[in-house]
Amino acid sequence: MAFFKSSSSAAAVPSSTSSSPLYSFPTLSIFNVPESFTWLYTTGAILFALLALEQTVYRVKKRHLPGDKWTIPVIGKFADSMKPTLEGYKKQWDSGVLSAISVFNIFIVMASSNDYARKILNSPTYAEPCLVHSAKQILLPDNWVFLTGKTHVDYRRGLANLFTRKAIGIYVSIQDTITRKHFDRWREEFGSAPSPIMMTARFLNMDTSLRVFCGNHIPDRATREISDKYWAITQALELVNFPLALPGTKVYKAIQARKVAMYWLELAAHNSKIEMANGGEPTCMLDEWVKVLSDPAYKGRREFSDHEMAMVVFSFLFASQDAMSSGLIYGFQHLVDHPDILANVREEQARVRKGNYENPLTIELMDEMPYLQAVVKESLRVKPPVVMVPYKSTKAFPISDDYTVPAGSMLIPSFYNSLHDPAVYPEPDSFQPERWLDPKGLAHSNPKNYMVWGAGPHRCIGLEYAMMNIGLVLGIAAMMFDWEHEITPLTEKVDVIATLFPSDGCKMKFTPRTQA
Ligand code: HEM
Repeated sequence: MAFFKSSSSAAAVPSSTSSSPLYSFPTLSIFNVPESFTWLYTTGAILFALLALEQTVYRVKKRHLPGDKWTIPVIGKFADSMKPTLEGYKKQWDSGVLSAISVFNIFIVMASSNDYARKILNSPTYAEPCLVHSAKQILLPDNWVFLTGKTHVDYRRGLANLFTRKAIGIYVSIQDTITRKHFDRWREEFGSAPSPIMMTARFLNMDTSLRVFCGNHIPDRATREISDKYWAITQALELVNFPLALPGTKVYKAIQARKVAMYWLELAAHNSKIEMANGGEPTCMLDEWVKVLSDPAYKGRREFSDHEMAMVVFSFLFASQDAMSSGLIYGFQHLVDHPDILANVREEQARVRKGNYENPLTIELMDEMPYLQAVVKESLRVKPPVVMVPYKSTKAFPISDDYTVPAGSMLIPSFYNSLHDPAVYPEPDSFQPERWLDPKGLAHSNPKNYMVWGAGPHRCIGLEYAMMNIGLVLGIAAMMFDWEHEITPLTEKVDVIATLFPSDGCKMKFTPRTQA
């Protein structure tokens, strides 16, 4: 606008100067206009040059990859990244095994095939996780999840002690107690008419996770407070956020929520250390960790401040809360929409639990439920909670014979196409737990396709715990309630809120079962 105004002013230059033939060139006439107009011309010219440079850089980086020929100035595909849809992502993934976009001048390469996704995850010398753009602000930059190379491997080895079979055995009994406590409430909440289970299931997950991680080292009001505030963190998990965490922005609200969570988690670490020092038996993950650190046979680092322990626990919450909630909600939805499969689950529960449905589930009982395990595995395949993980290239990455990802790009391996490959999972969109029951079947013969947990050095550390928890909740609910699902026009539509959720929140009714 200002540029055009300046041009018309240039036409009104004094006659004494406009008579010179030189000044008939509009580009030179700017030297005759007042200083403020000169400034406008110069600014306009610089802006124009920057915008042209932006487009050139994008085109040079993108080369022949599928993707828009031009990027929207400055913001790129920011609007799309704020309201992502599964259809939108599928379109992008199907546009090519590698494809390009740009958001806020961050050049992004999407990889949709199994080979390329695995190559990125398994090339730590070229690419490392960068999580979503806001992750460092939310998790704190010195969180262990940002470590790379050997430092990451060593740190992670220490944390593996928290997911041994013995430790998971302790967690199962906590999961069982918390799940039943919540289901007593569900009787009232979901007893009369179907209502969305989404937020209630999220709270169940949060309560379970916090009790597994922190036991009774935090009060009940802490789990409620963290759970309420945590939604702000979920909402800030866009691929690329508004760059500044100004008050009112999603990232700002997420940072405030993290502060609340960290306060309670540090308190839990502190209390756990005191209890273990007084000879207490481990009843949660933090206790287990403190106990491992004090074991004379333990070889790793022993000193962890309350703050560092809290950051680790917070990283587990961050990695699990949305994914577990998504996995659980789709577990309910898949089962309730397939009554024959739900009947098979009940038959297995009846056989293994021998009518003792009030007795707590144990890891040994869970081992005897291959059908339930197949249900969980298949549900996570059909609707993978995590459809992609953002990485960044640390140097120029020759990913294929004819394309090198420029250094500093965001690289996003997607798991959806691997998990929906019809050559490995015939009728890939249909929910068929049976495909996991044949050890020689296609699904088992192609483990590389099952990318629900990622792959390589950053593969999910909590996967056994997660599988166990989803199975346990579904198994208990199957015997405790009759389930009904109100199908709505949005039931099959998928919202991408960090992970996948049914757009109607999955409206269900749970009626206590009179007979198993
Ligand atoms: C259904 C539930 C879950 C799903 C679908 C899931 C999926 C994933 C995926 C895809 C990754 C990235 C892997 C990669 O970059 O290759 C990941 C990483 C991770 N997950 Fe999970 N996860 C789940 C639950 C959990 C739970 C319950 C915990 C902890 C208790 C957890 C802790 C982590 C951590 C700490 C990482 C980062 C590991 C590292 O960088 O070394 N996750 N998860």
